[in-house]
Amino acid sequence: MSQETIIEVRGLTNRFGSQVVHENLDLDVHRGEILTVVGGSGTGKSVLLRTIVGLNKPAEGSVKVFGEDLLVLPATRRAELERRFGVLFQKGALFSSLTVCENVSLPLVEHAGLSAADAADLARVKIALAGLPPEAGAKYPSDLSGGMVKRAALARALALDPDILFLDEPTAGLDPIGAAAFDQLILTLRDALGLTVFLVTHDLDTIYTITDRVAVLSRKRVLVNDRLEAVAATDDAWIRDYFHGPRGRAAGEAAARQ
Ligand SMILES: Nc1ncnc2c1ncn2[C@@H]1O[C@H](COP(=O)(O)OP(=O)(O)OP(=O)(O)O)[C@@H](O)[C@H]1O
Repeated sequence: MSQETIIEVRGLTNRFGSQVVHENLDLDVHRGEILTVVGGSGTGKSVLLRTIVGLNKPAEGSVKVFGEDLLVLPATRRAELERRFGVLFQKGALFSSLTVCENVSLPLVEHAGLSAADAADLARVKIALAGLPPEAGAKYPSDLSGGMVKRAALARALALDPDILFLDEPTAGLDPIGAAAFDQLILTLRDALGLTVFLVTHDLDTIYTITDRVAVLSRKRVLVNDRLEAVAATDDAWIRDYFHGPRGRAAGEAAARQ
C-alpha cells in the first residue's frame, strides 16, 4: 500500500469555551487505507472528523488535504477540495421530506450541476453501489430500516465520486449481521473505487476485520497511530482495557478464525 499522506493534521487544538478537546494533535492518513479512529467517549473523535471536513474551525493547527492547507485556502478552492470528500454522519442525516433517490440526487444537482433527470439516473447507480434494491430509491427515510438508512446515506456520500470517505460510527445501531455486511461493503468499495476511508467507530469487529491502521485518541491527542497489532501492544491503560478486555479478545479471536 502507498504511503502517500493525503490528510496531514498538525498541531491541532480545538476548544469549546474552557474545554480543551484537542491539544497539539498530529495525524496522518495515507492514500487508499482504511484508518480507524478510536477513543473513549468524548475524546473528540467526531470533532476531529468535523474539523477535517471543514465543519469545525479549530483554535490552532493546520489540516492539509492533498497537500493544501484547508484552513487558509480561499473559500472557492476549499469548496472544490471538499467536493472530493464523502461524509456519512452518525445518524445518516438524510432529509426526511425527500425520497432516497432525491436525497442522493441533491449533491449531483447542487454541486455537479446535473439536470434532475440525469441526477436521478446517476443516483440509482449509487443506490445500487451501496447495496440497496432499486425500489428503495422511491422510499422516504422513515420507511427504511436502520441498516437501509445507513446505506442510503452511504449512497449520498458516494454521489460525487469522492476520493476520501469519512464515516462516523457507520455500524452503530446495526445488528451484528447488518454491521458485518456493512463492513464488507466498505472494504469492497475501498478496493473497487480506490477510496481512502477515515472511520470513527467503537465497533471492535470492524476494527479487527477491515482496518489497516488505528489511531487512538487519548489525552487530547493521537496517542498512537499504527497497525492494529502494534496499537494493541502499546503499554497504555485505556488501550489495554479496550483491546484486551472481553470484547476486544472476542473480536480478535473471531477475526483470527476468518
Ligand atoms: N459544537 C460543540 N460545542 C461545544 N462542545 C462540543 C461541540 N462539539 C463537541 N463538543 C464537546 O467536545 C467533546 C468531544 O466530542 P465528540 O463528539 O468529538 O466526542 P467523541 O469522541 O466522538 O464521543 P462519542 O464516542 O461519545 O461519540 C465532548 O465533550 C463534546 O461535548
